[in-house]
Amino acid sequence: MSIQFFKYQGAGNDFILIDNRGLSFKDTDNKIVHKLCDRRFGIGGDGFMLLQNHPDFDFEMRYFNADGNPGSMCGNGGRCIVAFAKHLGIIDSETNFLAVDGPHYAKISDEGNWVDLQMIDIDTISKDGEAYVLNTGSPHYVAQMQGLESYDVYHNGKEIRNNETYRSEGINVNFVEDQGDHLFVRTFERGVEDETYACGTGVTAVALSMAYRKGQTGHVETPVKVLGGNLNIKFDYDGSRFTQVFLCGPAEKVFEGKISI
Ligand SMILES: N[C@H](CCC[C@H](N)C(=O)O)C(=O)O
Repeated sequence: MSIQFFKYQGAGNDFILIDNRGLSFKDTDNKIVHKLCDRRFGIGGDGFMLLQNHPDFDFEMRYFNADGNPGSMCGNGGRCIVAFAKHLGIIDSETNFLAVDGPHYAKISDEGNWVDLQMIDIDTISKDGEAYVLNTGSPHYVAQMQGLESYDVYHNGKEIRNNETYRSEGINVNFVEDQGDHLFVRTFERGVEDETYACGTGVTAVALSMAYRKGQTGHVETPVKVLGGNLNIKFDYDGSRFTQVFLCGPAEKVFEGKISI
């Protein structure tokens, strides 16, 4: 069987997208997803998404990590699927869609390549030593450091992700360096089991953790630089709860094609 696919990227976090409104793609075989995401034997991608119809929403986002297993929420994937929905003519400038962590509101630029995606509200941040641990739709570990440019994110991230605390469920490991007018973030992603060029729920977790650490309340905007570009996180913080959390950034179609599965 041959399927039509679309390849998108958001700040270098790249995804395979399938219009599955006709339910032609049966996702029971995770090996197929894993192979499609392989950069040598498939199309290549950090994740794989099915856009499906839903009776109460514009569409439903079903996300899989590159290892073929269903993932938790993917922020950059969410922004890319909104751009895809606009490309397909399902939405115009705003949308309400359903993802694994619940409903999401998003707005998209007229050109269709810049998406502001609302993330879930957060009221729980815990600590693991000096690091912050929180769930922004996906679980994240946030460690502050200096010298991130030359840091070994792969080996250190992998070690934390596989330590006794996190081994079974896994966690996404973010390293952050404050560079003055912006934060610089690098992430080791669970499910990809490698460093990616950007992680949307990750930079969101980082921005919230830094505000929590500083007790920075009110409306906060945090520009973040990642390996694949720039993202902006906006939210309101009243000292106990983060609301109106928006992950803002680029989402672009790279190519499309057909592949036999
Ligand atoms: N790249 C994603 C995170 C994918 C989530 C996945 N790695 C997991 O923990 O299941 C993002 O932009 O938020």
